Amino acid sequence: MTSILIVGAGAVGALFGSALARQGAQVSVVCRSDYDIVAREGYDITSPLLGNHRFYPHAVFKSVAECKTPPDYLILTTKVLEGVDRAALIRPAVGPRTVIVLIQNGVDIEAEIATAFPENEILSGLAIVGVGRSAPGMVNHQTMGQLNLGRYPNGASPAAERIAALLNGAGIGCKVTDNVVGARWQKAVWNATFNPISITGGMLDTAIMLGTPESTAFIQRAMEEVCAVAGAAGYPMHPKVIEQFIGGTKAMPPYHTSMALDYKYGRPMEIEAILGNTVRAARKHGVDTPILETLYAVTKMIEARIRADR
Ligand SMILES: NC(=O)C1=CN([C@@H]2O[C@H](COP(=O)(O)OP(=O)(O)OC[C@H]3O[C@@H](n4cnc5c(N)ncnc54)[C@H](OP(=O)(O)O)[C@@H]3O)[C@@H](O)[C@H]2O)C=CC1
Ligand SMILES: CC(C)(CO)C(=O)C(=O)O
Repeated sequence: MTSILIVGAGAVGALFGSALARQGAQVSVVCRSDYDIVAREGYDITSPLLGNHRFYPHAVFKSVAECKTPPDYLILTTKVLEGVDRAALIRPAVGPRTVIVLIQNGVDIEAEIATAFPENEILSGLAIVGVGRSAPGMVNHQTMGQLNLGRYPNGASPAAERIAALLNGAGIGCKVTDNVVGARWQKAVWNATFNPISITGGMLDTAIMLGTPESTAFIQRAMEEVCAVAGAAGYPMHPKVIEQFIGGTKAMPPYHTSMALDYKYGRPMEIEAILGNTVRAARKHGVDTPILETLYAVTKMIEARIRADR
């Protein structure tokens, strides 16, 4: 039986973990603030894809060190935050054959893990899903529900195919790519624009952000900058990617980005992983990104104000 340890089993981790468990994988979780309730009662999940159900992990750990047998797959689904050493967090449970799977937003977030675990296969995953925690142990899946997965830095991966088969079997569409870094840049075209913009005016949903021709043109120009950076980094974007993202987002019901939800609840935000890394890549490759630089400066000010208010 495939053993899976999910580290940071919040919204994304519990949802995907539950899907994997349904397909027969032995799924254990490491929780922090939700530990007591999850250990006692499992997760209460509402989902249009998986149905409303309880997910009882095989084991619930308070820390990674409590997991004494290295799993086949270690899936990391914490937020990617400044000052958090993700390699140190997962190290106690990584065995020589453990495949490390990152299901996290941002660009250039894999190198640190690949350097720390040179012998382990690293899979990088991009969740396209709208899911949140409505209370401790309660996971509310609202919309979408897909995963793009691939071997980092590139190439084919039977280990990715096995995870994809399990998720597809459970109804979560999972595509395996041999160019996951390119896929990450493509997702950044959406995340590095909508996510920071969604917190600049309080909390803005997608309908408001695309509500006027001016705001739509602004988002388009910001997306063009991300595409220019991706191209300079060696990952040219499809010419229609912006049109497709804007059209697809307009067609969706109004949506709050994961950063907007973190903002709302006063939680740390993934500004560095999503936007800071994009801006740093632009600087490295000599790409002028005035809109992204402005968004970066403004979101850092917002973050500083939230910290000061805490
Ligand atoms: N939610 C969504 O719809 C989407 C999310 N993503 C990405 O997926 C990733 C996960 O997001 P999401 O599931 O929403 O985040 P959540 O905040 O719901 O879950 C993260 C979990 O990690 C836990 N955690 C953090 N640090 C530690 C630690 N040191 N030890 C143990 N547990 C820890 C948190 O615990 P605690 O509660 O104590 O902080 C929390 O349970 C992010 O990169 C996000 O951007 C991508 C697409 C959509
Ligand atoms: C693209 C989207 C909306 C869902 O996957 C997301 O990544 C986010 O909210 O941060």
